[in-house]
Amino acid sequence: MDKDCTIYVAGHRGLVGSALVRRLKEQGYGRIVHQTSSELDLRDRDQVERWFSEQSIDYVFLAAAKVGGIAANQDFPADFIRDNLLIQTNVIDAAYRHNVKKLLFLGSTCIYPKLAPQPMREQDLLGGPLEPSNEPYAVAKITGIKMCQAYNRQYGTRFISVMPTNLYGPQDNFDLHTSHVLPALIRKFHDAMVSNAASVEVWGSGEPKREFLHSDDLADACVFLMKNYGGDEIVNVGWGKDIKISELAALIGRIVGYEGDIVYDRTKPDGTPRKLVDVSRLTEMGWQARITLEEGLRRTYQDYLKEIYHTGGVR
Ligand SMILES: NC(=O)C1=CN([C@@H]2O[C@H](COP(=O)(O)OP(=O)(O)OC[C@H]3O[C@@H](n4cnc5c(N)ncnc54)[C@H](OP(=O)(O)O)[C@@H]3O)[C@@H](O)[C@H]2O)C=CC1
Ligand SMILES: C[C@H]1O[C@H](OP(=O)(O)OP(=O)(O)OC[C@H]2O[C@@H](n3cnc4c(=O)[nH]c(N)nc43)[C@H](O)[C@@H]2O)[C@@H](O)[C@@H](O)C1=O
Repeated sequence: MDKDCTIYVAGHRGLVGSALVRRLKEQGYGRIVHQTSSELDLRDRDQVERWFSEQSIDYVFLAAAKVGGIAANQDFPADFIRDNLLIQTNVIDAAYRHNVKKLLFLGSTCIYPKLAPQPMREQDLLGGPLEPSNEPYAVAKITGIKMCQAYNRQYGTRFISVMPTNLYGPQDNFDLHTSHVLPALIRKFHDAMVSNAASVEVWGSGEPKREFLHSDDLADACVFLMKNYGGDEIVNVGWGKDIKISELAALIGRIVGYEGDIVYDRTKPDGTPRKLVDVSRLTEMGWQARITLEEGLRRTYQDYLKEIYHTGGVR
């Protein structure tokens, strides 16, 4: 990627998109273009067509999507499959028709079978039934992967697909109904600490395990892959270790300084029991994550505090 190339970061205000913009700027890329969803609704083919005709885009990071935690996926399954299919189809097709040099599609590790052997390897894709709580979202993501591969085969494009594990960092969604577990627990423990509450409620049994990667590490991996990888195979990105939700809750409680009890609401779903990814493909290419969970959590909690105290709220 030449320093004067035009890079479109779709979803630049989100967790991943904002980290990508930070990383690209740090590396000296000066022509980064983007639009908010109200300026450019990527579900609308005509708007997408107009945007690609007006810009001369060389590279696309496709980080715009309908994203949410376990409850949002269960409550809005139609929105998750429709919006993601529309966004990714419109952007991938426009990138082909407007001769984009390379596109990076962001998938997710929920594409792997619910009971895939751990750690999950790239070749486990389509090896068994999916986790029901996020199946519509996962099916949209699998379609995005297959679309990139089909365009590469038929049209000779260079569209690559990256599968990140559960992410966290600045600009995350802290809404208690729609967020993922890590930002939800930061907010719950912080609120409980401030209000002196006797306990914090954690959903499910606390037994499922998840792997967490800081968005700055993911952005670094995506820029690395955009520069160094042109293959058809999907690539996992993760930290390499997972922890139980109960351990995560205890760690966040300690970082926030909350000393009350943790109670488990077993009426809420656990979701998939475990989803650790095998990162050997990426490690063999020479990339490794750097931000430990404890350091990343401390940074994220500081960012959260700055956000609520200086701007009056978080999304
Ligand atoms: N968060 C996670 O744990 C994981 C995320 N991923 C993937 O990474 C990618 C980015 O996720 P993340 O950053 O967490 O998500 P966020 O929800 O933080 O950001 C998504 C972005 O997408 C944009 N967007 C949504 N709908 C539209 C639309 N109709 N038109 C234009 N833009 C739209 C939003 O723009 P605006 O702000 O302008 O409304 C928003 O900034 C997604 O593909 C997701 O599936 C993969 C694994 C884990
Ligand atoms: C990234 C990934 O994210 C989603 O899958 P998920 O990992 O199951 O989602 P999650 O982060 O919401 O939950 C992880 C675990 O944590 C438990 N949990 C406890 N307490 C809270 C809580 O307060 N909020 C939330 N959200 N979860 C909680 C929760 O019950 C579950 O056992 C999908 O969008 C999927 O499609 C996807 O790609």
